[in-house]
Amino acid sequence: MRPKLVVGNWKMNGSRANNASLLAGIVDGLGKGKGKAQAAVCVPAPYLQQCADTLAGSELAWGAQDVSVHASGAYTGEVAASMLTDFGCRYVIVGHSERRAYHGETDQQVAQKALAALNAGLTPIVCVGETLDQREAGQTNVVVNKQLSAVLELLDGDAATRIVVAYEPVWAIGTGKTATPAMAQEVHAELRSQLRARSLEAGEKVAILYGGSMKPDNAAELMAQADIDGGLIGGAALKAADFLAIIDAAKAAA
Ligand SMILES: O=C(CO)COP(=O)(O)O
Repeated sequence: MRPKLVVGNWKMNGSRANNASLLAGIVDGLGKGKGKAQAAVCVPAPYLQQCADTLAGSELAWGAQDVSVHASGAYTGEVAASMLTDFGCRYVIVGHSERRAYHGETDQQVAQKALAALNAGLTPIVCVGETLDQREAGQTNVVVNKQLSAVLELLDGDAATRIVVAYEPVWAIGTGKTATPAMAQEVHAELRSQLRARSLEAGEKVAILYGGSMKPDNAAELMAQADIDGGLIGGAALKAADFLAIIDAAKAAA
């Protein structure tokens, strides 16, 4: 059985003062309640130092929301994977649909980012997902398979076993529309079989998270699905009580 993982994607939200109480609230609640689940927050880069200062030694891991494909050099505004490691990050989100849509990131760039992250010892959380038009055209599996295969093609050996995949249907992000558990499970199973085709170990080990309007009231039924190993949470990760309730649902489903 894969351990459940719940990751908060803060997106471009936060302030030092708000983060302090949010992080303290999450850490405080994590120790309570029964069961086990892994939890992390992916914060805007300027707040990584605050995470390193306040979360070191706690059960809450932290990470970033993007990474450069380059190792270092004249790339103004970019952040290298080694810099994220320097700040104690365990995770980095790559290929979030907001970056694909607003920054024109291609499948190939996303794959290079995943590789850069792995080379620095980080776990990339590779986001895939279809738009509403693509779903209505019956293209969901084709789209997510293409997005994931670009990453798998670039990774050698057992590197594919060290990624996390997040299925985030674009039409469900920030809209309050969630994929039904059955709809999500169908795509997760498809992604799982793609990973298994790469290697049995990748199929077995890689966590596939669901993201898109996951909330305390729908988390349990989503995470009860065989191939849903946790969540990538946007809006509900900004309130300690909601985030903790989702982590509790993960613990119960573990
Ligand atoms: O994009 C998401 C997480 O990466 C999901 O965001 P919401 O949970 O706000 O829909």
